[in-house]
Amino acid sequence: MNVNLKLKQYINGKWVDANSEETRTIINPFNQETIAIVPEGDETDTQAAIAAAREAFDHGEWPTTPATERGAIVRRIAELIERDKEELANLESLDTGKTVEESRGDMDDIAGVFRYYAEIADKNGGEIIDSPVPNSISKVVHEPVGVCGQITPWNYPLLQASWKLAPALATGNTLIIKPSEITPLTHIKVFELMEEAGVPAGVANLVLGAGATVGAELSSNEDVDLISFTGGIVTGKKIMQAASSNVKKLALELGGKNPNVIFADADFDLAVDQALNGVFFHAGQICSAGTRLIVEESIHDEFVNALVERVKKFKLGSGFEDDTQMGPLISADHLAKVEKYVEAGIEEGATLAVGGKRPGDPELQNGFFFLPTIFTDCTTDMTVVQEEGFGPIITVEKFTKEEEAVKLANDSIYGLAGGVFTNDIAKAERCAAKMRMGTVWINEFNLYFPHAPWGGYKQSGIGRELGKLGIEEYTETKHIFQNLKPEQINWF
Ligand SMILES: NC(=O)c1ccc[n+]([C@@H]2O[C@H](COP(=O)([O-])OP(=O)(O)OC[C@H]3O[C@@H](n4cnc5c(N)ncnc54)[C@H](O)[C@@H]3O)[C@@H](O)[C@H]2O)c1
Ligand SMILES: C[N+](C)(C)CC=O
Repeated sequence: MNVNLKLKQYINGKWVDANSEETRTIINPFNQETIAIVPEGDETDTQAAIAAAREAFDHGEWPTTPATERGAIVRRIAELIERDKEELANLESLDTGKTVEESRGDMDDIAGVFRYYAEIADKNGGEIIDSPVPNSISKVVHEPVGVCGQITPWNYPLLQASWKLAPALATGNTLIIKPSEITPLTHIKVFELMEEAGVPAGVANLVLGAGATVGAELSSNEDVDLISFTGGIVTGKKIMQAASSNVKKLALELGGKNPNVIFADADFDLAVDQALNGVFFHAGQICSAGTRLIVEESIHDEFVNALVERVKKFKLGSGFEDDTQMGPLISADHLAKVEKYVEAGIEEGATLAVGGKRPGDPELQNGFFFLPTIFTDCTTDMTVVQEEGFGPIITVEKFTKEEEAVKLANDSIYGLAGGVFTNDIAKAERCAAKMRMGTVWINEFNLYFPHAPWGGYKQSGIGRELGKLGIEEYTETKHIFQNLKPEQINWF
């Protein structure tokens, strides 16, 4: 497939190479072939983009453009994404290795996010509140935060970007976004579409490059008012420190090691199916993957056997083949990390029920493939139970009592998402109430949509994306009090 893109950065309304003229080669994780060569920006490109966004915010018209007009541009972006859905989906699959079917689903979700924020852009006008002072008006208004730095990961490149771009634009902010250096293609394409939709020069800027240069500059630069980051916990902590330079507003969407509790009274086939879906999409490279199965002892063996039988039949391959169910991991480095993680599980005494290595299939040897893997006999003290593996790996623990299941589910530094499968609705609600996570699914796993807030408890993050809360991240709240009958106080 030809990549027919500008392959440049977008700064102050212009498509530009890196100041250093350095480039980076982007490869296809399925076969390691070169798919694109893009500019490798650095701190100087980032500073130019920040200056453009600062000028557009401080002296441009975007922040005071009527919200209905901003909403219309955001809606137009959604329409253009729908028009170019197939091209976008192909680019995403080429860059990440995920199946085109998954990427098409992502593009539908992304258009939906732009539409959602287009619709609520003009419904955040503020309110008049009761004042304790006679003859006064007390009003609360919402204003854009300012210049926003946005940093995204490689696993859902454009989807995670849409959760940041759409609310930031709808509320009148200006921005600089930095995709993961290994998956920039759909970010470039969406900037072509944003230009076509009429986003003014300087309002939205795209800088390509590494975390240690572009990302670090965005996080520490004092002309940036807000930093919104999606990625790993280690990077999140660095960004939090860097953002203290000027006490930036901070939104962090970090990792998860997400429990999925299966009670014996659950619909067995549904729970098996959803447990697999909850983990193995995009080869398990999902922040909210339900990689930590917690299964009631009385059905444990039957449940594990059913999972193993299904897993053995998975078809691994190119995301562009219709019958492929699981593509490769993102990179050689990530594959090596996943292998080490599995080695740690074996060393710590978990039992390998299936997988645990690279596939032998000769056709997959040029890609970063890893077999779907299930560990049983797992305990909470194991690395594979506590740490995020970000690969196609399930760990299984057993429980006998409801309280024990909840205790296990909460035994984690993370708190992103979790699930409960049972036909006893009262029990499901009791568990959901006690589970310390930003999302709890009942008889469902890994479902997200624009109206529902997304984010983590504990070390899974700070703040929320999506829903009405997603727009609040991008607004400052101001109280304006007017005394209609002012009087002297005569105290001094
Ligand atoms: N909570 C969520 O909604 C969510 C969604 C998707 C992914 N994630 C998490 O993302 C992680 C996987 O993504 P990843 O490997 O790309 O994460 P990562 O933390 O390695 O990188 C994420 C982004 O941060 C940049 N970065 C790296 N070092 C930086 C620094 N010092 N300063 C500023 N930016 C820097 C990277 O270049 C990239 O753009 C997983 O932990 C996953 O759980 C979370
Ligand atoms: C938030 N989500 C599930 C779309 C992607 C997580 O990696």
